[in-house]
Amino acid sequence: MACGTTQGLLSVADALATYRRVLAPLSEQELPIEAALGQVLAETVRAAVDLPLFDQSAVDGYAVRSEDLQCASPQRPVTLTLSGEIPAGQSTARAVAPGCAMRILTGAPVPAGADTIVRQEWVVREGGVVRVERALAPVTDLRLRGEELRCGAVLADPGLRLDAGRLAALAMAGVSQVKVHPRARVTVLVTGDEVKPVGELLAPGQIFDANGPLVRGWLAQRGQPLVRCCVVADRFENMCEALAQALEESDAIITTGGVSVGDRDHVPDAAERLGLTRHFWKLAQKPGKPLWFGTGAQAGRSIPLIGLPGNPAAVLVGLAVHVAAVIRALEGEDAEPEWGYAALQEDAMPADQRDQWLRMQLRTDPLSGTATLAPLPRQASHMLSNMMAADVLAWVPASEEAWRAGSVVRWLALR
Ligand SMILES: Nc1nc2c(c(=O)[nH]1)N[C@H]1C(S)=C(S)[C@@H](COP(=O)(O)OP(=O)(O)OC[C@H]3O[C@@H](n4cnc5c(N)ncnc54)[C@H](O)[C@@H]3O)O[C@H]1N2
Ligand code: MOO
Repeated sequence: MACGTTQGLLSVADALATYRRVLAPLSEQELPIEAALGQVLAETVRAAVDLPLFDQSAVDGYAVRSEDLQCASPQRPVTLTLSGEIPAGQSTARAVAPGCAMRILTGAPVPAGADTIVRQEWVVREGGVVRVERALAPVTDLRLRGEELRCGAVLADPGLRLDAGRLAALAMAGVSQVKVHPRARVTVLVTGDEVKPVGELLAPGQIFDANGPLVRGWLAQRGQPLVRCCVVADRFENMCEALAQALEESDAIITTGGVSVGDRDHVPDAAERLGLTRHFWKLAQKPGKPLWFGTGAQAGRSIPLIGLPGNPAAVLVGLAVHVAAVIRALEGEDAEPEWGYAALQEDAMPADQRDQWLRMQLRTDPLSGTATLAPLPRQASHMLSNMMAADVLAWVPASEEAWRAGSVVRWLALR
């Protein structure tokens, strides 16, 4: 991982550390578990019950006393008298007496007296009796109370994002409410007088807006609440006005374009005018060098502004690497980026001292399981057409040992 500065530019690793250092999680709230889907736990969660809740049958069969079957064999089957039936969801106060069996279905509580279950495939039933031709150890096909979890056992730690499987695990353990950090509500400000929505007629010099669909789509794919997404004219006053409103309404602000050194690049100056604290501007990465990051104080909260460079590939990197990290910090998620690792198939020499983010194809050899990264053409910052073929965004550090073919580098999934 690159560290420190390259020609006055901050490293990607230091940018990621900055987000963790300066951002605090949004205040927690208590919610019913299903309303907490996609949110991050703000507390340690413990099982509210034993799991399983009671001794229960793992199969459809018969609840019996194993001692009754000690001598059972195909030559000397044991005949037991049927003395009841227990479907799942019901229980019986009656016990299984010696020489008796009770019909039991999967998940039903094991009646007193019985210590094992004989599955129905191993039994011949004739009217009111069952014939068993094999001996069974105690606790065969039986799920014991508390064998998975004891009431009070730690189920999850703070910082865990809840998905469907985790919600189900909470529900099974009797947990109905959890404290979570809310999702961050994001405002997106797209700059660029030259951009027009696709489908409209273009005047000479104009282009179709790619960053609007890119940022809105990326946020929507993650289920991120969007406060608003607006196009802001390339005028200082307009940017100040839009930022002031965004600071009042949002937990995080993303801008695209207008962060470089051009006459109409107003984001850094507008942020300064509104009193935001700048944490860095310009990173040793390509694409996305002039990325601007700062925070504004608003009613006791600290609102991050991530100023992404306007080139669409720089916006892609900004979202996948930087905005994702900012959102993780705001939402209290205790997780690293979801890095994968694979070897470069070809040299990926950088043009300068900046680390590169390259859109690549990930190929896995089905026999060896070895993953390699195959390069794609059209990698420049203003190009996105190779997204049709790209699987991952590979982080290729600028050092020679890292960009040579065969080097193992990190990647983030693009889909
Ligand atoms: N003299 C210098 N010029 C530039 C430098 C530099 O160091 N010195 N850095 C270059 C790098 S690297 C980048 S990245 C860009 C970033 O500039 P901005 O963030 O100010 O972005 P813009 O100038 O507004 O736009 C850049 C580029 O992207 C196109 N664009 C903008 N918005 C959209 C959109 N919504 N959809 C599609 N395309 C968009 C815009 O037309 C420009 O072509 O600065 C370099 N310049
Ligand atoms: O930092 Mo820029 O995105 O290389 O053109």
